[in-house]
Amino acid sequence: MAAIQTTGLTKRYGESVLAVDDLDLTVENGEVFGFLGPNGAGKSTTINMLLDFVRPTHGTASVLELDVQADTDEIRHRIGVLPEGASVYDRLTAREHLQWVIDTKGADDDPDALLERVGLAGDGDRAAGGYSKGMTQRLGFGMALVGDPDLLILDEPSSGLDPTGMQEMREIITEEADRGTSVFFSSHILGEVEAICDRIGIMNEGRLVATGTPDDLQGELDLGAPITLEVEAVPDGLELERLEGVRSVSVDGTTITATCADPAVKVDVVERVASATAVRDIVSEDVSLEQLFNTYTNGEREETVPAPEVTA
Ligand SMILES: Nc1ncnc2c1ncn2[C@@H]1O[C@H](COP(=O)(O)OP(=O)(O)OP(=O)(O)O)[C@@H](O)[C@H]1O
Repeated sequence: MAAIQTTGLTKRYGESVLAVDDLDLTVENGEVFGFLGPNGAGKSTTINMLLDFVRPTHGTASVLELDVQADTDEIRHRIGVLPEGASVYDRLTAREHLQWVIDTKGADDDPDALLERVGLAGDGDRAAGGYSKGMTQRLGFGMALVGDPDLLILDEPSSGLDPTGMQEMREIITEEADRGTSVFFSSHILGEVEAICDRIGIMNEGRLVATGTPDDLQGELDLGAPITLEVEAVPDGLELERLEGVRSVSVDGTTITATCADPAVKVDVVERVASATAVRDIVSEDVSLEQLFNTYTNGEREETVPAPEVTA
């Protein structure tokens, strides 16, 4: 069963803005799916169409196998939503906000437990109008968790949170996923997506340019595995590029960097260098998601590698 499915989903604003362009996306039940993209990529517009806040120009969408336009009430009852820039009623306390959602959903959550969970235990009886941005975001997140939803849709959930708040939010998302909740969240924070998502989708200029696990996407791009060695002195005749699987080598002072076709080749590089000189330091990195993201969203992809199959 799909938690979210869109077919040809398209939103135009006037003649000139194509905010979402022919989006075919499937988020499977139980998945944590990160929806990545730079500003203006179309992430919020997609979420707003899933929630029926915005009507598509073309295409269809379902949430929990229900039609987003015909079955809005049932969908809202079964999902938890943190909208972009969640707003609060200034005069109501966090507890009153939570109680309101609990009553509306006919749920039986304990407001104190929710306040504790989102880190607002000491502030639950203060009027929300005096909350900081991060506290407001925590409250919005707590409201999304009411009623043990089948699906969480979170638009930039870490917006306004400090590093501790982001970490706590990630832990809660993981706990929810472990209980079987599907999670769909947008972000432009790559580390966040890499840390907790089963799959990611990258949006750029309204189009879904790639989907897959972070590992899949890295494999598809085949950007190579870099290794950097800091040595005593660069020996003559090293000829690292002659090692099988070494794609390129650069030397800067006493720093040697080799890009390998495969991480296993790094060992050969280290052995060859260590047999010729003293190695002081080794830095071995995987291709970061950031590099991946830039490759997909800067248009380099078309020039360097074939387009990966969009699996959604
Ligand atoms: N109500 C609207 N009227 C006109 N254009 C809009 C409207 N809402 C969004 N857009 C345009 O649609 C495009 C996609 O915007 P959207 O907010 O969906 O992007 P986003 O990926 O969520 O960006 P961000 O990360 O900045 O929130 C942008 O060009 C934006 O200016």
